[in-house]
Amino acid sequence: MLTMAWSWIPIALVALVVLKTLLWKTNTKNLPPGPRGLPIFGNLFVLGKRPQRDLHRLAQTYGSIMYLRLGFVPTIVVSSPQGAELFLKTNDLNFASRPQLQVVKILTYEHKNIAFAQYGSYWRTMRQICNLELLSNHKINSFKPMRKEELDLLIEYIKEAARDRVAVDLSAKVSALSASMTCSMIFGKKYMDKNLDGRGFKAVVKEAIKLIGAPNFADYIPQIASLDLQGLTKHAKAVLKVLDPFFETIIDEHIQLKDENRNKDFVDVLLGFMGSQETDYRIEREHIKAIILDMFFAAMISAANVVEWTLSELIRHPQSMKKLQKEVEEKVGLERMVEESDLESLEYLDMVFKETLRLHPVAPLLFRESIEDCTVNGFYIPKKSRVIINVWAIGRDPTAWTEVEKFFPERFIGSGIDMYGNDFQLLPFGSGRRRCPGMHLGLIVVKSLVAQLVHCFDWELPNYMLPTELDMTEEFSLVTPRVEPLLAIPTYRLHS
Ligand code: HEM
Repeated sequence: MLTMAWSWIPIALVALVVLKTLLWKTNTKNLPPGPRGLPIFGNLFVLGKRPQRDLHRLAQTYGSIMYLRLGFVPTIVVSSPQGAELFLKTNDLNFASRPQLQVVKILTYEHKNIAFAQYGSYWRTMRQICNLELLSNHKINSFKPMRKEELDLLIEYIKEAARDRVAVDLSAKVSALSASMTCSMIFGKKYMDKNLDGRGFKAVVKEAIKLIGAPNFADYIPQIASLDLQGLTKHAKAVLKVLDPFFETIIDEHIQLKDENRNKDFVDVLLGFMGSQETDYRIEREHIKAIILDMFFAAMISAANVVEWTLSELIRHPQSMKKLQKEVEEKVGLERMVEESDLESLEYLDMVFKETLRLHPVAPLLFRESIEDCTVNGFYIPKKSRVIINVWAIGRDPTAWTEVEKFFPERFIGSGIDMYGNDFQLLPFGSGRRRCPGMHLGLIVVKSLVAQLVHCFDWELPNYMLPTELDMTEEFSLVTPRVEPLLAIPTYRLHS
């Protein structure tokens, strides 16, 4: 049976080439410049292990608005601040949708989440609910005692490691803290790694994110999607089999406790919408699971990623570390720990984050999809084109930055550049309608964590490794974590 299916592939592919080549000719007018592609596959093979770097290299030849054909999908790659502004601000509405990917479809119960939902009333309503019930200033403040409790636990753990002079796996510890805070915020209580199939949150979420980021032939040549040649669909179904029972348990527990006299958490609020009917959708259990998954993934992965890279850069650059410690010492002293209310006065800390996110954006590539045919900068952009904003390349654009590879937080002194999507040379949270809604929460978490870790401890690398020897290789998936975990030996530096 399987052999028969395979024998049809060459015939089907030849037919497709002929058909698509004919159709293609009508659409090639005035497209942005780009490399010639192979029949059927187009430019799919230009994407290697680190697509942000491959696309950056190609843009040096073809320009900052470049056209690629990935399989049969017209794709526009944007690699400059000016280009990003045209797509994310001037024409934001037309590029406010997301491409629908096979693996995402499985993991998100057919795109019922926010991050990959198509632009429309479902996306708008769900985003509003999350903004109001999880991400508003009022809600963020209400989680403050929980964040402090979690941070105190981490500091106590590291103090013990400092007493014993042992290295701490900062990558693992920061991920665990992030998972713990995220569970408490979203599900109303902590869950342990064993609740997720024994493998734990970090491993499962990392696996899912890697699957989403992997270039999938099925997304570019939909005619062969059902063959699942790379096995990604099968793999995604296996990951969902681990996540789904976890979300089911959480929903069941909330339903059972519904009538009890307790504060409502985010899941309770979502359950309150179950059964509500709109013109084009009705909120069911799967919608709730997809939203929980979205918030859980976004909050857990991004915060851990930012902290990991910030600490890595600070450890690699002892002068910046000393300068930051001095700033915190001047504002807070050595008698107490940093409070969230101190964060606003820490200007150098802000610059350290901007510089880390310029070099290591959590999402190196932003994905959008055009809703209608349109013209941008004189180029014809067909409807349903995939748009990739190469944030990683923009952070290295020599027309926007000097000494692009250098970690130099001082470059932001007096620059007025913000990181909230208003300045297109720095887009760590994206921009426009699909900009990150968790930005303020994310920044509070990462800033207080880093401020605390550098204020309470000095850090040195294990095995007499020099700061310059720290391996900074990044892995590519939807986000870009470090390949090697960050290990460092702490020395406690506060007086109390
Ligand atoms: C420092 C931490 C964070 C960083 C760097 C970050 C970064 C990003 C980026 C780059 C995007 C894509 C924006 C675009 O396409 O223009 C995004 C989207 C999103 N983020 Fe975050 N994020 C962070 C924290 C959070 C948190 C804490 C949450 C929620 C609890 C969250 C929820 C979301 C959601 C739901 C989207 C999809 C928005 C949409 O498509 O409408 N993020 N984030």
